[in-house]
Formats: sequence, C-alpha cells, structure tokens
Amino acid sequence: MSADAVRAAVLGAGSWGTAYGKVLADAGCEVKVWARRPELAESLNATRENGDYLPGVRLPDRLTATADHEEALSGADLVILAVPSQSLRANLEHWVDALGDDSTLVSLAKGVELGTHKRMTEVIVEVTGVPAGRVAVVSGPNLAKEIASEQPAATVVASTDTARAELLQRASTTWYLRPYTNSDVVGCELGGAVKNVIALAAGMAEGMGFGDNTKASLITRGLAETARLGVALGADPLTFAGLAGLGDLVATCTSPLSRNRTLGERLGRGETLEQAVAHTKQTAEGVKSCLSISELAAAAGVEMPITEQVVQVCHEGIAPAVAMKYLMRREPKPERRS
Ligand SMILES: NC(=O)C1=CN([C@@H]2O[C@H](COP(=O)(O)OP(=O)(O)OC[C@H]3O[C@@H](n4cnc5c(N)ncnc54)[C@H](O)[C@@H]3O)[C@@H](O)[C@H]2O)C=CC1
Ligand SMILES: O=C(CO)COP(=O)(O)O
Repeated sequence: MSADAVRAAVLGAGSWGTAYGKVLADAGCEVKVWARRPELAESLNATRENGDYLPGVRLPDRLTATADHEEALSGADLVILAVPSQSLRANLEHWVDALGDDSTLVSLAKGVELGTHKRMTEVIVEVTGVPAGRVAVVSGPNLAKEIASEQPAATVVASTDTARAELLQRASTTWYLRPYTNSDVVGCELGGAVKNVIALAAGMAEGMGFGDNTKASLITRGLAETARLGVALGADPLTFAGLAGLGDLVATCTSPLSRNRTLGERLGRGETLEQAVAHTKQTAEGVKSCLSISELAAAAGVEMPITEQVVQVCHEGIAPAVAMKYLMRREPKPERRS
C-alpha cells in the first residue's frame, strides 16, 4: 500500500500526536486526529493550527480533527495512540470496539505503566487481544516542536511484523523525517521510557549548576543501566546504540525543549515536584515512569542507580545534591560487568 492510500487515526491531539499526524499527512496519508476536547478539534479545523500544543505550525489540509473517536477510527489502517502512558489503558478500553479488524496499532507513548510495570505494547495487546505483530512503536530523537517545524531527523518504527513496520515506515517518510525499521520492540520501548528518567537527572545536574562532564557522565551511565535492564528483558543490546537508545537520550538530556529535562532543571534549582509540575500542562513521563521502571528493574534483579535516585528526589523528598553525592560515593566498579 502506498502512503497515498493509507488512512490514519491519531488518538491524542497533544504536541507529539499533532506533530506526528502532520508527518503522516505530509507523507500522503489521510489523517483524522481525535482530540479529547471538542473545542480544540473545532479550532484546529477552523484555523489549521493546534493553538494549545503547537502554536504557529500550519497543519496540512489532509489532516482534520474530531472529538468523536468512532469517526476518527472509521476505516483507519493505522491507529496512532498518542495519549500519555498512564492513561492509555483506560482510553483503549473505551476505543477497543471501534478498532478495525486489520488495523496496525502504533504506540507513540514513552512510559511504563504504574502498578503492572507493562510496556505500552503489552498494554495494547492485553486490552485489545490483537496479536503482538499488529502492534508497532515509534521511538527516536523526535522533539515535537522540531519535527513540526520540519527540521531533519531520523526515528525508528519497530514491530515484530516486518510488513507492518515497512507500511508505517512508508506512511511516515517525509523530506524531514527518516524512519528506520527495527524488530526489537522491547529495546525501542525501553529506550524511550528510560531516557525520560535519565533526562530528569540531567536536568537536575543543569539546575545544580554542573557542566558538560556531569551531563555526559549521566547520559553514558544512564545508557548503561538502560541497556542492562533491556538485555535482562530480552532486548538486543545494539538497539541502545541506535536512534531509540543513544539518539533519543542525547536529544532529550540536552534540549531545552524536553519537558523531562526542564522539570529536572527546576528540581535541581530547589523547586518541589509540585512547584515544578505546576509550570506546565504537558506530560513529563519520567516522573511516574521512574517508579514503574525501578520496580521492573528490581523484579528483574537489575541495578539502576540513577533511576533509583530520580525516584528518591521525585517521590521521597531527597534533595538532588544528596542524590548526586550518593551516586558519586557508590562502591568502585569496573565500567563493564561480565
Ligand atoms: N512531545 C514530544 O516531543 C514527544 C512526546 N512523546 C511521547 O508522546 C506521548 C504523548 O506526549 P505529548 O503529545 O507530547 O503530550 P502532551 O502533554 O503534549 O499531550 C497529551 C495529550 O493527551 C491528552 N490527554 C492527557 N491526559 C489524557 C487522558 N487521561 N485521556 C485522554 N487524553 C489525555 C491531552 O489532552 C493532550 O492532548 C508521551 O508518552 C510522550 O512521552 C514521544 C516523542 C516526542
Ligand atoms: O521524547 C521526546 C523526544 O524524543 C520528548 O521528550 P520530553 O517528553 O522530555 O519533552
């Protein structure tokens, strides 16, 4: 199927749902975006802009919006799930009856579910009962604002079903986004979820006034603990050297556009979590996923010291400076463990 013949429903009209919807439309797909609030859908259709989440970005005519999920899902070949991780299960339970029989279900969310410790593709399979091959993931260094302003970037589309990954690749290839396929769904999802936690830590370092050595050390050791968890859960270690691993980690830990890094920076400057969260209506997934990821790691017998310290700062009231001291005073170790 060429991209021109593809119909896509994007469920979630936040920054990334809207930006990825624009990618699909620019690639030639017919795109219907579902917005939770009817007034946002109406204003998007009337102004060709998502003034709440991507002001100033003109959206292509092939992209329209609705607040009716059945209308969005009608005839969709691709169903793009673009709501925050912790709300995916409840939303999907509401949408499941309207899904087409052979549609490909695509997760954009970068998080791990609280309580169950499930990755988003696991939640999708559990709620919908579809085979795992019908599910795909998009993950990579893709800050929504940069993609929406058509700055060149690459990404990964991952599915265990190569034909579906290739369909998604064709449907989202544009002059500014180059998707690569990958069959390692576990590695791509974990790379996306854990980098948000490491970005909180990198932001804290920034907020405490530390420079590039500190941030590079956090990025590199953050990647080491991400890969350790991934390998324990069956991921390919090489995925973490790719776009969904190192690529996204670097973009998120260094960009002022990252919500996680920005929130971490506020914590590093001494704000409480409540104060830092109050500055944005957008989702910083790492705040909740640090809990589910550290529990997932504990259950798998994997040590994730940076993630554990992010939990301490976000949820146990430990000062970032104390967390940093703890990391520096851990017992000496070889860089690589056998
Ligand atoms: N913004 C970015 O640059 C990127 C974000 N992502 C991931 O995409 C996912 C979505 O993020 P964004 O679009 O950026 O978030 P956002 O905060 O910009 O928008 C979230 C959207 O979901 C809606 N929403 C919030 N809670 C909801 C609920 N309980 N039920 C239904 N809808 C709800 C909001 O109204 C909004 O439309 C996250 O997992 C994020 O990590 C991935 C790549 C890039
Ligand atoms: O996932 C992202 C970039 O790839 C966006 O990161 P933030 O959620 O921290 O803004």
